[in-house]
Amino acid sequence: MSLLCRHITTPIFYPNASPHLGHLYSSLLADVQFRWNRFKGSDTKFTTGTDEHGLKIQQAALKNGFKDPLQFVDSLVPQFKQLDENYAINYTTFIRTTQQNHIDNVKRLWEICQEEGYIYEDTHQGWYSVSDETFYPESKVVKQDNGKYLNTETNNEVTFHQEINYFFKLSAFQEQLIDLHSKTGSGAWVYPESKRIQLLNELKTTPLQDLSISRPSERLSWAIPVPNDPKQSVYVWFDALTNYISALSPIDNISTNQYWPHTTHIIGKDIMKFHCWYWPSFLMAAQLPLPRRVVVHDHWLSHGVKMSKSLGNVIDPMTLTKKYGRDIVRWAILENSQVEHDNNFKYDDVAKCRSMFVSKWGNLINRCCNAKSKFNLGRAVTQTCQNIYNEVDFVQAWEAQYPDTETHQLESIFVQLRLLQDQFDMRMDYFQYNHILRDIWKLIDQINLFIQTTKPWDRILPHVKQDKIIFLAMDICRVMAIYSQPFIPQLSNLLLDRIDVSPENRSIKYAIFGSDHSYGLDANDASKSVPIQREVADYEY
Ligand SMILES: Nc1ncnc2c1ncn2[C@@H]1O[C@H](COP(=O)(O)OP(=O)(O)OP(=O)(O)O)[C@@H](O)[C@H]1O
Repeated sequence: MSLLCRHITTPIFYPNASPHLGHLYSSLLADVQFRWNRFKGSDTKFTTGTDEHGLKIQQAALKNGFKDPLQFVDSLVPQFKQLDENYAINYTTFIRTTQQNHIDNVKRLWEICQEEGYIYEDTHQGWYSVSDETFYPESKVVKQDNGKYLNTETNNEVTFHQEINYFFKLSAFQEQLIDLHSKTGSGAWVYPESKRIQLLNELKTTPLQDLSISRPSERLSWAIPVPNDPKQSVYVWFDALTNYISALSPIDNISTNQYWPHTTHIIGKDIMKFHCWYWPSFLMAAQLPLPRRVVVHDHWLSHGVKMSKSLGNVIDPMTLTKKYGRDIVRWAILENSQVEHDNNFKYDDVAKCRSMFVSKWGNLINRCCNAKSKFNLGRAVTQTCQNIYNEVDFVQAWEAQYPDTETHQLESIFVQLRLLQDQFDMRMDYFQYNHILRDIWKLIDQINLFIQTTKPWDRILPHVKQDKIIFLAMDICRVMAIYSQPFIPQLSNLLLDRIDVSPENRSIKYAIFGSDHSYGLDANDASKSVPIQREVADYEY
């Protein structure tokens, strides 16, 4: 059963340095999902933003010469917005955790959890990592030869701290979290399945500890003050996670918000426990409804290590788009990655992607719509569409007129098309974008092969047969370009412009073979621009 994603979110990013390929990846996964849902006609919102409080920001601001952390984040937030703009990340809400409506929501969520009896004050001591902004148990700490202590999971330095904190009774939610993560199939709360099992197994074997959710304000000044206790500041995750609600509504109205129950959070695996244990527990404590699901993706690596701002081992997406063009990078990243595996970035993949668009797809259109050739698509369409309303009619007509010639090839093209169409929605729902993009290439390859075999340019062929071949090639291109819109919003439309498809006929109901009888009349116009060239053109970023 298909899930309807009505609210898609990315993590809110930490503006302590410029964004990199990893941030773009979360945003791209979300953007495609958002565009696809809108394309299907569902009323969908898409939230992204920046997580602007915390010790790391406070320290980075000082290091960069800013007395006021807000000025520091103000100077970095535009880079995140620029990245979104350059990659056509079409969010509907950009939330900053320094916004007043969000601050009000965090305080309100705190108050409700406190009223419900899930927040208490106690002494806290343990191994604290400034970089991860979290305490770790003794078992996850090792001493180095240089006398420093490191966390075994993140390799970040930890130091021993003792202080008064507010605690959240996370331990009270162990059973409810086990129930939540025991749901399988279309009701599963976490995707992919491997992550759900990992979270569930850990919950079944390790008792949850209560969670420290405040820090003394003298140490953490750049944060939201705890309601009625300004000596304490709200822990960054309690603050950050609440953004997902602030983007939609005040806390007190979220139970009746129509988007919230259909929210899909897209996150990297580094923040899985915060989203899959802490977040549902905060919401359950406040008796608020949960989002629909969390989709966890693995990491982009650099020489085997997670690409990260702190390490600086990053690929700069701004440089990539200048060199290859926005939509090519979007497609290449999504074709060459899988959410459930770590991914290695290769420049060659992007270069190859551009060259495939030029030589396979662009060239196919150019061959069929060349003004000098006899391949007059307009004629092909107008003549053949009179009696071709669907693929069955097309194949039957072909078999009747040209028995035993290329029928097998033709049938396998339609089998591939049907497979792609039948699986499209499910693959989208499960973020298997790479399968979709590879299936599109398979079809384009099959069409190119069909053209090579049938040689519609051969003068001895009857016009009607030539027209049918051209029509088939262009109609598959049309349908593929319509399906490609969520992935390559600009290039897909250039491809459709090239074959003269009316802007009104690019919706999902036209993603069917033979469904558009009106396009192509001007496709042979010599002045029409080539959809994609070897070098990046001016219209691209
Ligand atoms: N290497 C990566 N691969 C995939 N996604 C990433 C990667 N790095 C960051 N992200 C995305 O950004 C989120 C974390 O954002 P954050 O700003 O903390 O990035 P970071 O580079 O890891 O920063 P820092 O080094 O400061 O911890 C992840 O959950 C994920 O959505």
